[in-house]
Amino acid sequence: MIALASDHVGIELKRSIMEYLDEKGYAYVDYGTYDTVRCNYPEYALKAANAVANQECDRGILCCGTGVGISIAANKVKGIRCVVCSDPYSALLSRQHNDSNMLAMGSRVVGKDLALMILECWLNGEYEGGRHAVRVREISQIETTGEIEGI
Ligand SMILES: O=C[C@H](O)[C@H](O)[C@H](O)COP(=O)(O)O
Repeated sequence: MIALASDHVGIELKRSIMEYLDEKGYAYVDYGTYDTVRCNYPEYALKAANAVANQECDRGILCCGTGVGISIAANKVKGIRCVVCSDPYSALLSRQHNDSNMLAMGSRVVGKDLALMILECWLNGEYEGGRHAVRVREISQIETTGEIEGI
C-alpha cells in the first residue's frame, strides 16, 4: 500500500501519479489535500508519513510546489527517509543506497513525464543493504539518540 499526499500546488501531479499507479496495479491511500484550496503541506505530509511510519503503508509519495517543504515535514516523523527528487538517478540511488521510504516531487519543478520516470525508478529500485545498512543504521541512531554509537 502506498500513502499519497499533496498540497494545493501538488494536487494535479498527485492525480497524474494516481492514474499511473492505477495503470500499474498499485494500491494507494490518498491522505489529501482533495482540492485546490490553498492549504498547509505539513498537515498532509504528517498524515502520509505517519501511515508509513506505523506500517499501515509500505511507502509514500508526496507532492507540493517544489517537493521541498513537504519532504522536510515528512522527515520530522521518526522512521521516515523522504527524498525530494527531480531526476531519476537520485530516485533510484535513494532506494538502492538510502532505503528511502518516501518520495517527494515538485509540480513547479518537474513536468508530468519526468515525474513518472522518476517515480518508476523509485518504485523499482531495491535497497542493497550491505555497506549501506551501516549508514542507514547510523541515520536511525541520530534520529533516536542524537548520536552515533561509538563515535
Ligand atoms: O515547499 C513548499 C511548497 O513548494 C508549497 O507548495 C508552496 O510553498 C506553496 O506556495 P503558495 O502558498 O504560494 O501556493
